[in-house]
Amino acid sequence: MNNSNINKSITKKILITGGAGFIGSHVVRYFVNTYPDDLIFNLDALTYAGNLENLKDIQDKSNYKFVKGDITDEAFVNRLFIEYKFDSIIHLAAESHVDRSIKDPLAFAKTNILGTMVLLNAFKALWQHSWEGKRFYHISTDEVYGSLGATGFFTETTAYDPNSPYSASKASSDHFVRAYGETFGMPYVISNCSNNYGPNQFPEKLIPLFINNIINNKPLPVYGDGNYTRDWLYVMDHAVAIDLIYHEGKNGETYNIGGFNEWKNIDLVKLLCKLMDKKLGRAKGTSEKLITFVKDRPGHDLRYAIDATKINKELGWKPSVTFEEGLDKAIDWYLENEEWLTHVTSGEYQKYYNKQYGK
Ligand SMILES: Cc1cn([C@H]2C[C@H](O)[C@@H](COP(=O)(O)OP(=O)(O)O[C@H]3O[C@H](C)C(=O)[C@H](O)[C@H]3O)O2)c(=O)[nH]c1=O
Repeated sequence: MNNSNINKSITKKILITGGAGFIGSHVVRYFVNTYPDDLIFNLDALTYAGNLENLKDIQDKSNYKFVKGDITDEAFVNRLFIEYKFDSIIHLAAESHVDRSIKDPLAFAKTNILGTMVLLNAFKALWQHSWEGKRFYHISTDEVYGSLGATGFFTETTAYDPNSPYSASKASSDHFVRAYGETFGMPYVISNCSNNYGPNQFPEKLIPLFINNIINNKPLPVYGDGNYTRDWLYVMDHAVAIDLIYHEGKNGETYNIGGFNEWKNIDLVKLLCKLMDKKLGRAKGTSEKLITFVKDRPGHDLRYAIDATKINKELGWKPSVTFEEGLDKAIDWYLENEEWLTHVTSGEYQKYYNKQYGK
């Protein structure tokens, strides 16, 4: 496999998939602003979780182009690749919500596995005769490693052991990316990241859902006893890590990205309640009264924790904000953008969401 890195001084056509979604939109903005000489293409199907409002501030930049389309549409993807001849791909498009994967596993297999394969095939067809300077970067999740007990960390050599249909679909797409590297010599890199939070996250995930519910005085549904642990990372820190891995990471390698920032769900929810009471000028303890313990998620992974030593040592990355700072910024963003929250939880977005998943 070609082992060269991406040369920053040569103009590239970079395809970012899923760029209208939560993490994707932060990555697109970062690349468009940081690399004005590169052409950044954002391919997104604009499902319920993708929203071009997330990118209003960069939509007119000359090095940015949005393309609406579905990565599972093979004929369309092939045409697109032939037309634009992308040098590299940063692949974020995915169905990402674990609860929905339990309701509709096939949708996750389709987008996450089949969609990844369609992209791999289109990329292979373009460059298989000369991979020099090309790269397929697959953005993945720490959930592929399964669940930890009370101690220990996921490292890059931890065996895959996915438990949910979502994580099984991401594990499978990781394997396909590796297989294309081994079989066809495609230069690739994969990163597996912990839970992200920050602006523009669809309010189906824990933090934005609970912020939205607190604003609207709605119950906060904590699954099971709330003693499940996640490692939280501010989304901009993830975007910076992706930039570093894209440019400096070694082909054929995996990098784990995490915040060394573990929180039990119940402790995180209580912290969120405390901060929200303060921000909203409500009496201490008001939001905590909204906490409601509900039926557990089936197959709920007990604990995720990332050992981010490799990316720190090899690429010099570490999170730039503490959890307190990040959470404070995130809450402020949702409070300042209540219109965004209303928009994504009502009207067309909600109709689409309800029709598909009825939550
Ligand atoms: C939505 C919700 C969640 N939870 C619990 C379930 C989890 O233990 C924790 C976080 O749940 P969330 O669905 O926000 O995220 P994860 O299931 O950990 O997965 C997330 O982080 C990884 C890395 C990805 O790769 C996923 O794409 C991303 O969705 O809160 C509740 O208790 N109540 C709720 O209403």
